[in-house]
Amino acid sequence: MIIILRLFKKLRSLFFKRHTSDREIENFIKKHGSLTPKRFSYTQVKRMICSFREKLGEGGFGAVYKGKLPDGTLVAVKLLNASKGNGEEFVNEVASISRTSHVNIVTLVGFCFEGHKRALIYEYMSNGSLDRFINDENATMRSPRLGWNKLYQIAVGTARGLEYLHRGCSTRILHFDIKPQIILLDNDYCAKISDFGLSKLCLKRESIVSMLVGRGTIGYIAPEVFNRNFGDVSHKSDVYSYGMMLIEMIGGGKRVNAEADQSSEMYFADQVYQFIEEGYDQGFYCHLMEEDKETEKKMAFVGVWCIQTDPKQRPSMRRVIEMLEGSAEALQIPPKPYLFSPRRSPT
Ligand SMILES: Nc1ncnc2c1ncn2[C@@H]1O[C@H](COP(=O)(O)OP(=O)(O)OP(=O)(O)O)[C@@H](O)[C@H]1O
Repeated sequence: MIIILRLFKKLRSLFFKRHTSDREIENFIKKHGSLTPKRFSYTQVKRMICSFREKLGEGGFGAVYKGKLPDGTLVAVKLLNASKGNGEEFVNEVASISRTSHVNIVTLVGFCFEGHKRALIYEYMSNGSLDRFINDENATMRSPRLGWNKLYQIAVGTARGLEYLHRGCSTRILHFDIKPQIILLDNDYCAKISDFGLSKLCLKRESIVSMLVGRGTIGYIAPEVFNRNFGDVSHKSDVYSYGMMLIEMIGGGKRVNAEADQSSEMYFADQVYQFIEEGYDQGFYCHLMEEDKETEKKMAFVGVWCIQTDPKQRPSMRRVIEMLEGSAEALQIPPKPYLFSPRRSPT
């Protein structure tokens, strides 16, 4: 009897929690009225994705399907899994992206919120996400799979998108989950930052780590976020993740053994620092043309500056862009960072 009573209480509390959160979302949509993107019904969403015909991928919060709007525009539809999250990520995503308009930020075309049916509808990125192109065995000794020019453009584009989020748009937005999986590439390989579920509009900083750990792929968590030094958490935590991503972008194609798989970005960061100490005459790739060598060197130096343990030593995203666009000769040698990685072992 006691057990049944407890079960009843639990079910009742779950029921009310769910409804409160639904009401909160409805209130949010009403409050932000003109700012929120177009709202679609679930029937419209199903029609859009031709009843789940083409799956593009799967993240921690649900599957993504290719779809088409009635006017023929291609879209990617993320169907949020009802059992994951409590609506906070959904609200963050809609609230953050609707405040942005930038060539390096993915456009949220619309959303669906109908009881427990929730979906986010984005512009379609035909080249998928950056992670497909790094950690790639097809990279040659001379070049990563995408080639140096595209890789550099993606690095600069992502930096511009982040700088815009930090300084340029109406509300300062901290993303908190920069990693290759969320950098989407359009037809011309122009980088677009996506996935704003953990962004700063989620005001409860304490929940960031548990939300990160609960996701499908854990990104590069800055030490101050992981250690819950919330006094230090700022836009510099995005800079840390960006730096780790840069390092993995240049080193990713050169995975040399199974051991490196354990924590590849740490392995690459160590290697990069060794190259820097040796004067960077030789990096991950052999026989590079002078121009490509300069690109690799710049990305390496900037990457290591960004992953400095002390957030104050990391550059702002504006400075990152300046460093990437300037000459490699002008770059100062960064101090050796204490290498930290909860990525593969998020306990
Ligand atoms: N706008 C889009 N256009 C094309 N493909 C997309 C788009 N959005 C997502 N995808 C594809 O769907 C996959 C899953 O995306 P999703 O954002 O759900 O997960 P994730 O970022 O990999 O993981 P998580 O959300 O758990 O951090 C991506 O890796 C990408 O291949």
